[in-house]
Amino acid sequence: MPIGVPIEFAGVTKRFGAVNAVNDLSFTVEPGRVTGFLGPNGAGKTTSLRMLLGLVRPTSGTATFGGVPYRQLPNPLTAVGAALEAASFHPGRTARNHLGVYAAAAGLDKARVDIVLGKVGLSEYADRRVGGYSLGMRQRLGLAGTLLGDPGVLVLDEPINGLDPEGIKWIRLFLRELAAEGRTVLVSSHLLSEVQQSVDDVVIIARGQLVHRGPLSSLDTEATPHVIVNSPTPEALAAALTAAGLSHAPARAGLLVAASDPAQIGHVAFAAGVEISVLHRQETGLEDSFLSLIAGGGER
Ligand SMILES: Nc1ncnc2c1ncn2[C@@H]1O[C@H](COP(=O)(O)OP(=O)(O)OP(=O)(O)O)[C@@H](O)[C@H]1O
Repeated sequence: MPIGVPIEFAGVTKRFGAVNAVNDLSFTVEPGRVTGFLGPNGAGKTTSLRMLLGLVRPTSGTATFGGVPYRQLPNPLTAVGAALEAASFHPGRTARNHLGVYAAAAGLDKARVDIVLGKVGLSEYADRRVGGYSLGMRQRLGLAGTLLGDPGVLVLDEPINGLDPEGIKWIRLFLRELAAEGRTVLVSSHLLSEVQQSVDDVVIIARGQLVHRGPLSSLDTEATPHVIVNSPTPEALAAALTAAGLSHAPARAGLLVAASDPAQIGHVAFAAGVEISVLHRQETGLEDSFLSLIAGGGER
């Protein structure tokens, strides 16, 4: 059984001319867990993963696997499985053929081909030409390729992008399984909702900088609480809130007030003689926290 090692980013910075693509990024990705590497398009995820895999040289800092840079791993294919962009396959080759070529080139046991095809659920299509595969089947084949060397670490860039609901369900379970086997699994995405059901931890970057890291549940405490309040006389309510120094904005169900305690808003309305028709705390979800985190963040 492969044992995962931690992935460590330590003060990693990458500048492309005047563009600070990644800025002093430090975090650790633990084995046995699925970690979502999240951020909006252009946040610096791909550049970070490319540095991790030795494809781009950092301006400063180090990104390592158990303390060893990718290029110094004695046997990289059996240590790290990586899929950086939608893999392109020769349409005339079968899946078995395709993986067989890779296995031979990497000096891996040919028996691994059937094992990984089975793991990704492609056994019965192994001898079909890849040209006839759906996008979901191609994604599975790409994953099969990353597993050929039975690596303890998996680095996958946007593996869920473009999958249909069935494919999404499958890959979520699959990622969980890989982590349960003790592997380190790092998965990038620009959508929290896409990976929310399969990740244990999140690392969130925006504008090249780390804005949050921790267990998925830690995002809950990041949410800014709000209260929704409404009145048959909304102008009077708005005036009372303003007079009490509470900022507010129009929302679908009334006014959205930046406050955590509905009782405080009820008191302000009561003291001003304003009748209220709606008063409740607005539950903020993980997605709200994620969006507010990536909307803030530092300058490049
Ligand atoms: N080779 C390069 N030369 C110049 N600028 C680059 C280069 N590669 C990336 N950048 C810039 O670095 C920033 C981060 O890009 P990167 O592709 O890493 O973001 P990302 O989070 O992966 O986004 P996406 O999900 O859209 O790929 C962007 O501003 C991008 O334009």
